[in-house]
Amino acid sequence: MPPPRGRREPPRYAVELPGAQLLHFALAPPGAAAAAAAAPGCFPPPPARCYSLCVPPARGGGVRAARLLRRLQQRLGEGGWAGCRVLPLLCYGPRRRPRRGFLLQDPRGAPGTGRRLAELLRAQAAPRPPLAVYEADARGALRQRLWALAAGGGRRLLRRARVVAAAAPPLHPAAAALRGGALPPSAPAARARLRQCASVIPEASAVLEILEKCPRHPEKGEFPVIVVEGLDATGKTTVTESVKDALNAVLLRSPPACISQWRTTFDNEPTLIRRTFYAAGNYILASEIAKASSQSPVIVDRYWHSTAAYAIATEINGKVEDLPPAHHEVYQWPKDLLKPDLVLLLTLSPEERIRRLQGRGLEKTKEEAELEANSLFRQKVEESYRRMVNPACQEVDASPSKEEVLKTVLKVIKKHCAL
Ligand SMILES: Nc1ncnc2c1ncn2[C@@H]1O[C@H](COP(=O)(O)OP(=O)(O)OP(=O)(O)O)[C@@H](O)[C@H]1O
Ligand SMILES: Nc1ccn([C@H]2C[C@H](O)[C@@H](COP(=O)(O)O)O2)c(=O)n1
Repeated sequence: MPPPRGRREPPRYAVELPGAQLLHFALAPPGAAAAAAAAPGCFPPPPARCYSLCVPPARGGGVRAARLLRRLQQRLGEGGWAGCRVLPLLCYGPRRRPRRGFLLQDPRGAPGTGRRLAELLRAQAAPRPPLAVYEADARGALRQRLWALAAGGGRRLLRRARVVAAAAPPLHPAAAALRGGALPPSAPAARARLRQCASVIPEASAVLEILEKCPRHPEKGEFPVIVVEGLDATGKTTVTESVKDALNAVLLRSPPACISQWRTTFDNEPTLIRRTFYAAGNYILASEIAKASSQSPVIVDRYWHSTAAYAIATEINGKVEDLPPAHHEVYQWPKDLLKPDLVLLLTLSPEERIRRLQGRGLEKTKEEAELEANSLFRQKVEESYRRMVNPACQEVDASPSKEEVLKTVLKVIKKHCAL
């Protein structure tokens, strides 16, 4: 039965354990049968103690929330929290926008841990997220107490509820918030978020200025536009440069050269802000594609499919099975972005990809390092690419020699595009 009008169902939570296993728990509604209470396995028994924090997106978007959460996580990673474990947490519910946060497990149940967490929170500018503290009662049932922390040192109890295990929802709870959240769906959304960032990241104003100068609805010229996608080191640079020579095409890259000097700045920001940069880059690139495709074929090294696939794989913690199902709206091309004629997806075995990465010996971005370390993440990126539609990716096996791969790529292009 849905909760009475005006009253929201108590929140649910998904905590990510090592090995990408998701554990769901919920707060029992007041008066619910005690038999339903069974704490999930992410709460070790006393003396261990757990705390959690979820950062609500403030009015006007998630820029502040994303930066606050990252600041807190950095402080927890700085040491001095001996033996404590921080696990990613998502708070969700049917009428709630998912909130990101973390669950902190203190195996020793040291009394100072909660105090230090509270101090850390009080040091943040208002509005501060409340702190949840988990404790077993005399009968062994687990309870959550939610505290609002005042800057001066006081605290106020907001809620006290029993913690019960919950079943996994049919769709990963973060999937609902991908559109309009981690995946800016449109140029107006990217512009709005860049505006929100401008006061804290001066480079956002510079990107916005360039984006504002681009035509709102750039149209493709008569020549074909071919995009090459794939994980890093699958051969996109090699293929796009050879195709450029073979077809006398213009080669463009995403993010485009006019904003790439600010890439490192945005790569060091929380994912929500980083994705805004790449999304804005795609819209800027679209106007370059429009212009170039009126003169000659255009070959593009990464475009929207990259932004979407990496964002989906980052936001959906868990395994490949936790990705939104095929045909979900997150795999659809944005309505307001210039569409290419053909998208090729270069694929390689993980072993050969690592060999090529090592052979190249370049400095890795954080995400590339994660790709290498985290095969689950790589699988989620590649599977997201495969689920993209309208246009879908045409997969090309990139394991043969450079010459063979180029031959195959040119064959696919000739089959799909009028040259
Ligand atoms: N078919 C191939 N056989 C063997 N080596 C290859 C082949 N294609 C590319 N390489 C080599 O693999 C490495 C990675 O290729 P490349 O730089 O083209 O990949 P990329 O997809 O553009 O990577 P990134 O996305 O990280 O820029 C390079 O050293 C390149 O010379
Ligand atoms: N259109 C784009 C282009 C790139 N990205 C992101 C995805 C990865 O984090 C990284 C890979 O780029 P590369 O190292 O191959 O230049 O950049 C994106 O999200 N959207």
